[in-house]
Order: sequence, then C-alpha cells, then structure tokens
Amino acid sequence: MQDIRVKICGLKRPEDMRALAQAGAAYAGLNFFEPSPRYVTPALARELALLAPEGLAKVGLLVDPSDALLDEIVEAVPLDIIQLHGRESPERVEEVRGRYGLPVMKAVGVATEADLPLLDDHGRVADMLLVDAKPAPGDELPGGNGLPFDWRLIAGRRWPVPWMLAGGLHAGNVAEAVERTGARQVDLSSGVEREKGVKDAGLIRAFMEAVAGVTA
Ligand SMILES: O=C(O)c1ccccc1NCC(=O)[C@H](O)[C@H](O)COP(=O)(O)O
Repeated sequence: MQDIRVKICGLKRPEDMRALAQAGAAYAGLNFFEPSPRYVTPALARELALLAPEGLAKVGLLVDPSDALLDEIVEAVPLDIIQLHGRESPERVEEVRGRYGLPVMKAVGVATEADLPLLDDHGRVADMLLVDAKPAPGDELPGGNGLPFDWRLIAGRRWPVPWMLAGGLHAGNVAEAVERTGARQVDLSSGVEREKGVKDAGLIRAFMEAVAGVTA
C-alpha cells in the first residue's frame, strides 16, 4: 500500500520547514492571504522555500488573487504548486494554469451534498483538488478553521485528479478520516499548531506518526 502523503499548511518559520522535512511531509504550504495569522510575505516565503529539500513540494496558497499578486509571488518564490482557496471559477483555474505553467490545486469547501458538484466541475480542469471543510457562518477565514466536515458526504466519491482531504484533521482523528473517505493525501494546519499560526514540531511528529500507523 502506498504511503499517505501529508501537506502541512501555513509555515512561517525556518524551524517549521525543518520539522516538516524531518518528519517526512510531502507538501509545505505557504500562505499569501494577508488577513490570515499564517500569512507570509513573498520575501519570507522565498527564504522558507529555499530551505525545502528535494521532494518537499512548496505550495503557494492564495485567495481570489489578481494576476498582479500572482505575478509577484511566482516571480519571487520558487513554488511547485499554486493552491487557489477562494471562489475561483473553473475558467479562472484554467487561466492560472496557462499563465504560470504550474500545477493548480483548487480547494472546495464542503458542508452539504449541494457542495459536491463544484468538486466535479473543478476536477475537470484543476491538477489536484483539496476537499476542505466549508467555513461556518462567523468564521473569519476561508480555510484553516480547524473544523472537520461530515466525511460521509464524500465516502466512495472519486475525481479524475489526485485529491487531498482537509478540515480539522489532527493526530487523534486522521486514521478515522482516512478510513471513512479513502483519502491518500491529507492536509492540515490547526491540528499541528500550539496556538493559531504557530506550528509545533512535537505535534507535527505526532501527526506523521499517526499517519504512518494508518493501514487503510
Ligand atoms: O490557514 C489559513 O489561514 C487559510 C486562510 C485562508 C484560506 C485558506 C487557509 N488555509 C487553507 C489550508 O490549506 C488549510 O490547511 C486547510 O483549510 C485545513 O485547515 P485546518 O482545518 O486548520 O487543518
């Protein structure tokens, strides 16, 4: 059975990147959404990205970005993947793919059955899908809120591109999440933080150990 691949999102410090590399994560997320407590400037993101070893993919997370912002970030930071985490349409996803020649992962928030057709629409154009919890009313951020969605909604569902499961994952629930959804890639932020925006190397190790113990 192939290993489950892990993306940890919202790194802000060199020690976070080192902890991810040591723990064996597959993707490191750099957050360019300014209102987020996980925001990094393009200059800091570049420093962090340059610390990533071969095989640890750098993912740049943006929310409804303008071309000007994307131009600035793609120019400054050696990214491997662009993550679009706003209300981007499938047409916009295609446009961004064409403009930068980088793979695009499209995040789609799920709360009810009604959210699932959007995953199918984006699955036709994006290189990867991030199946995340939809922010609840009152949540300030479009992602990274630390809350899971009802995994039964996507049990048995598949898309024509690789996908990751996200939303409120932590060391204590990732085994059940994988078992219920069949995910082979998982993404998290809050579950490895000691406080909002501050990653914790011990929690990162614990999460990776929990994932290594999954046999689904
Ligand atoms: O994490 C943020 O601050 C954030 C802000 C704006 C858009 C997306 C954001 N995070 C996206 C991610 O990829 C998170 O890892 C994903 O939503 C899961 O987060 P969590 O539920 O905290 O594990």
